[in-house]
Amino acid sequence: MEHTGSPPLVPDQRHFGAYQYEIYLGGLSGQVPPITTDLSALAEIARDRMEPTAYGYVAGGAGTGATMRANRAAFDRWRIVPRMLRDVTVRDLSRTVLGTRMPAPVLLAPVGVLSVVHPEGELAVARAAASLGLPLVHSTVASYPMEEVAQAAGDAPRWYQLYWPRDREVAVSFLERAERAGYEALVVTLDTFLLAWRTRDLDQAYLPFLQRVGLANYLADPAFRAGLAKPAEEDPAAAVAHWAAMFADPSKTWEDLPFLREHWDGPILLKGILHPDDARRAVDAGMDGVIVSNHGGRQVDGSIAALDALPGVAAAVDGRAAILFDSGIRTGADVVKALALGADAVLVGRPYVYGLALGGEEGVRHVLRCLLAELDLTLALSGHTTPDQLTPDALVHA
Ligand SMILES: Cc1cc2nc3c(=O)[nH]c(=O)nc-3n(C[C@H](O)[C@H](O)[C@H](O)COP(=O)(O)O)c2cc1C
Ligand SMILES: CCCCCCC(=O)C(=O)O
Repeated sequence: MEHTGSPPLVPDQRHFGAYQYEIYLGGLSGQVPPITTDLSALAEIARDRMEPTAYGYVAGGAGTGATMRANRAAFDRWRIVPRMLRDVTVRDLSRTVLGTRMPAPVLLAPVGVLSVVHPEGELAVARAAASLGLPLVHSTVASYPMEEVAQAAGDAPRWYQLYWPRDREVAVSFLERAERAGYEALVVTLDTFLLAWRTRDLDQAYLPFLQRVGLANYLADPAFRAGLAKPAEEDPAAAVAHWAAMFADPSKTWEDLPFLREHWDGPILLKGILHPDDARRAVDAGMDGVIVSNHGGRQVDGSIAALDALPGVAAAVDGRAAILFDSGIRTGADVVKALALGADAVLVGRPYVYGLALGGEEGVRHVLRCLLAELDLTLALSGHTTPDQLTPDALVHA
């Protein structure tokens, strides 16, 4: 049908769902989205366009991949029960989590070594997230130093993820640098003190860190450099060996947590919590939040699906700390389910990495806008206007 006069559908720019109309209206001038709007299909498209080693690293999980599959299966078992006639004209997805205001309860998960996917790596991701006001969580093993990523993020909120190094001086230095660079909250990842048995990477004999990708934050660090016998430029292999020796410390226990509080003034969240007792312990130890996560199925093959762990953790925490969730979020409907089961916000991981691989900064922005649009539309179509209205009653277990 030929289009004349004003557009048939007028987008409501107040809502993230307006992206839907932007895409349809683009069609009038022959434009289609650069990347699919079905975020669950991204991995398959990316597989054909990415370097096999980089794709294997991103897409892969631990062992047989059972945990990755379980993460998705858990989402499929919960169904949303839409409610009708509730006036959902005006919607507000914004939320404040541990002092950070976000336009929707969505953060970008910490993902390391992004330059294996795209040369602009975390810088492109930071620009895309900032353009939407979404907070990012900067990984310790990012391919760009935290100061450069902070600059790319500008005024947008940012959190810092720590891989807690064995070397105390380096840990303190990381935390001081993060605070100076304006990172507002600290995420301490507990589930990756050893690299799991990752068969895709093993089969390709590929580990980016051995090529010094992901070491930018260490090589830029005065405390790390002080521990090297020779400058990294002169002896790169020794620098990698030094990094591998101090990257993490499997002997850490709950008794070590006060160190974090001593050196970090802002909120602290523990990432990788799956057991209600661990959640309770985190709260008792004065932590401000937990992130229910199985690291996207990359660490323990056969682990509980992260979504299946969420209700138990929510009950244990009982409103005493913030609960964030990741591992398996692919669509706006997934976000609705996680919020209904007790998450204050979710982190999106692999989907934005595929967006980066397929379209750089613009690709990341497109993926995030699709997720937010679908979240907005799913929320409205199921009869809600704010994330606060989502409770377990919004779902049934199929
Ligand atoms: C390629 C890749 C690298 C990752 N790097 C980190 C990291 O540096 N620090 C961290 O805490 N989590 C890291 N994660 C885990 C994510 O933060 C998040 O828990 C996971 O991606 C969620 O699973 P999903 O992407 O399947 O939704 C990484 C995940 C991927 C896929
Ligand atoms: C010894 C390297 C640990 C992996 C760090 C990156 C990550 O979290 C992931 O690949 O997953």
